[in-house]
Amino acid sequence: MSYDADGVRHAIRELLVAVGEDPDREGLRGTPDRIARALAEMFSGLEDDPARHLETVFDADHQEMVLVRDIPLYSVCEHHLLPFHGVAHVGYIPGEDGRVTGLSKLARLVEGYARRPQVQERLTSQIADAMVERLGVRGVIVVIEAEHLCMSMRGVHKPGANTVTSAVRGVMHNAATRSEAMSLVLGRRA
Ligand SMILES: Nc1nc2c(ncn2[C@@H]2O[C@H](COP(=O)(O)OP(=O)(O)OP(=O)(O)O)[C@@H](O)[C@H]2O)c(=O)[nH]1
Ligand SMILES: [Zn+2]
Repeated sequence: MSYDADGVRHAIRELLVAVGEDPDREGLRGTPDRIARALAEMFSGLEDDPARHLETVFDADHQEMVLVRDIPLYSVCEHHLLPFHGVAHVGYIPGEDGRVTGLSKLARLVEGYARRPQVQERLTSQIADAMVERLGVRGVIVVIEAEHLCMSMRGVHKPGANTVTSAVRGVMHNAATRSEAMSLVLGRRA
């Protein structure tokens, strides 16, 4: 299925009516169109294969850890269509050929999977699986720390509650390797 901007505009207009608003009042007149444009961006990952970014590789002859931490993350929870936001940390041990990908590609990978209706657990695993399947890494750890607005501004009302998820693959299961990765992730808080 592809993105249907007309369908979104129509649905938002209906939504405004259904919540008791007047979609023709001045402040709301452009809202269906603005939301259609905003959602096209926020859900652009649905029509994308984010792992394609990992096709950019370099022969760095590096067989030890590469970790990018504090990648800013904005996604949308699929249960309430409210944002969750925080940071992602992606650390990996390259394959035996020593090839690495561009550092920005890790952030693009995170962003691509984040731009879909998501749950944090699936987002975390999709990033880790792409690193194994498309980059052929020997091991990877992905840690995401995020605040879900559905838990802050409504419902249970717990602003500041931080959800931490991790996905570990391959040699990153090794206790020493994983602890090196975690100390790099936590380093900034020391
Ligand atoms: N595991 C997981 N749960 C999530 C995520 N985002 C939102 N949720 C939860 O999805 C659940 C949906 O629960 P429901 O009982 O169906 O919905 P609800 O009545 O709106 O629940 P409350 O949020 O507790 O008011 C809530 O517990 C949310 O906190 C996520 O990324 N992962
Ligand atoms: Zn939610």
